[in-house]
Amino acid sequence: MTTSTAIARLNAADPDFAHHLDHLLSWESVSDDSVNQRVLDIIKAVRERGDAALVDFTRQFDGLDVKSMSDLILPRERLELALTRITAPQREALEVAAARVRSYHEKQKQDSWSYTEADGTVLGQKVTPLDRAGLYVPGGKASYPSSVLMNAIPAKVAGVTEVVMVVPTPRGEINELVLAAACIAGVDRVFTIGGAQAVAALAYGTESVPKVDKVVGPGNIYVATAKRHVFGQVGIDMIAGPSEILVVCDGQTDPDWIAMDLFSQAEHDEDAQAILVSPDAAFLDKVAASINKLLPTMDRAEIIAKSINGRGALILVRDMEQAIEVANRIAPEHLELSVADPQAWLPSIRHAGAIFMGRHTSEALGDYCAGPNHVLPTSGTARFSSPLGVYDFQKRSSIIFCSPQGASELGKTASVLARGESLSAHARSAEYRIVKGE
Ligand SMILES: NC(=O)c1ccc[n+]([C@@H]2O[C@H](COP(=O)([O-])OP(=O)(O)OC[C@H]3O[C@@H](n4cnc5c(N)ncnc54)[C@H](O)[C@@H]3O)[C@@H](O)[C@H]2O)c1
Ligand SMILES: N[C@H](CO)Cc1c[nH]c[nH+]1
Ligand SMILES: [Zn+2]
Repeated sequence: MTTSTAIARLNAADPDFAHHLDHLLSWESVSDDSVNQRVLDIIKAVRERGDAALVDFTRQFDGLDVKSMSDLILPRERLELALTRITAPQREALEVAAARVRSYHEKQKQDSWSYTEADGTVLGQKVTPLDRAGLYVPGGKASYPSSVLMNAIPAKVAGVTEVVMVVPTPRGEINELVLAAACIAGVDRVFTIGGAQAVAALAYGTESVPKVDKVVGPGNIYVATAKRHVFGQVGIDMIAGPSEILVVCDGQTDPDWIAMDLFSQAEHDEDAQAILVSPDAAFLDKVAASINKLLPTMDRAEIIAKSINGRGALILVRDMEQAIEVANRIAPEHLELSVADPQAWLPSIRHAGAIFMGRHTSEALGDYCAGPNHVLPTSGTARFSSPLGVYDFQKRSSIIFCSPQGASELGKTASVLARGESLSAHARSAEYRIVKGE
């Protein structure tokens, strides 16, 4: 068992720094060709063999002795039973978290809108919830009741008609908190399947699993790779793969706090990434010492050690300006600004899934109950993706309702442009509506 650390040390003044940083961040080191090929094979099998493939993969990857698909379906009554099996403090914590997540997400709901032009033409946008959403809740190395809330509550706030959840139950171990969270969040159907096979089932449908319109939620490298491959067949929210944390610290926070913040994401997965950037070399040494002191006390020391040794780093920068440059280059899932005046640096941050401001705001609070979503873009995709939100479960249709006068006026412009494109059917269609003599 490896539980000692040899975390990489990088210096931004090193001429090869950019190269070293690229290597550290590279997704390829996590998602190699063999993962890709395995995921493609799994998707193909689920498309061809439906439920039978799901049963086989669940036996193979989750170590479950299942005979048929009916063993992998949980009725709503089972979710209600779970609510009675958890402790009162657990139920209260789930309800507090759910209420906070709901009130934050209610602010994100978009409504239809329109405006009327002088000639009576109405233009607008109709906002519609998805008919059916598929939520991936991870469950391989840990159970995530919090991810149930983070996935399902925005879907429900958006008004999605049917919310289908998939969650693996390795070795048949069902987590009552996960099911209780599904009950509280109003999930409609639950299948105990996971990995690439669950994503494929939601995307293509099987005899038992309904095909959904969009697959959302985080997962390991197999899940993230499968989501990339099914995009287009269904919508996806983003690539939310192995967890990441980037802490920018001015050197004045307790080094034990920072070490534990790094561990908090490293403990998710060997592939998770935890990085500290600071202009204070002595502080980096103190955090390295805290890492070595605290690691043996951790329940998940082995996973943390692999993550920290394989993908972690302590980065020395010239000053805080350079620290922020590095943060923008990394575009992390979670960015902790563990500094005296985080507000002063916020305007310079351009790319991060979520920004945790100040020494007291540990990332863990955002994972559970602050209110914002914890399903966030990873592996640099915060450059173009956003946190999971109500908007992921809503889509928009444009509305154009021309008055006769509006159609006549617009027809003239459309005719000129259509003829410029040599599309005469377009031109004549518009021209029919031009009022004669105008
Ligand atoms: N970005 C976010 O918002 C967020 C939130 C929570 C968790 N996470 C991340 O989600 C991930 C959860 O990973 P996990 O493994 O615990 O659960 P998971 O549910 O994502 O993956 C478990 C499944 O992976 C599949 N699998 C495992 N080994 C396989 C193999 N060798 N070949 C094919 N398939 C295989 C199995 O089907 C198994 O059911 C972690 O990386 C964690 O950091 C991210
Ligand atoms: N940090 C994860 C997102 O990367 C979310 C989570 C759930 N539970 C604990 N943490
Ligand atoms: Zn976490």
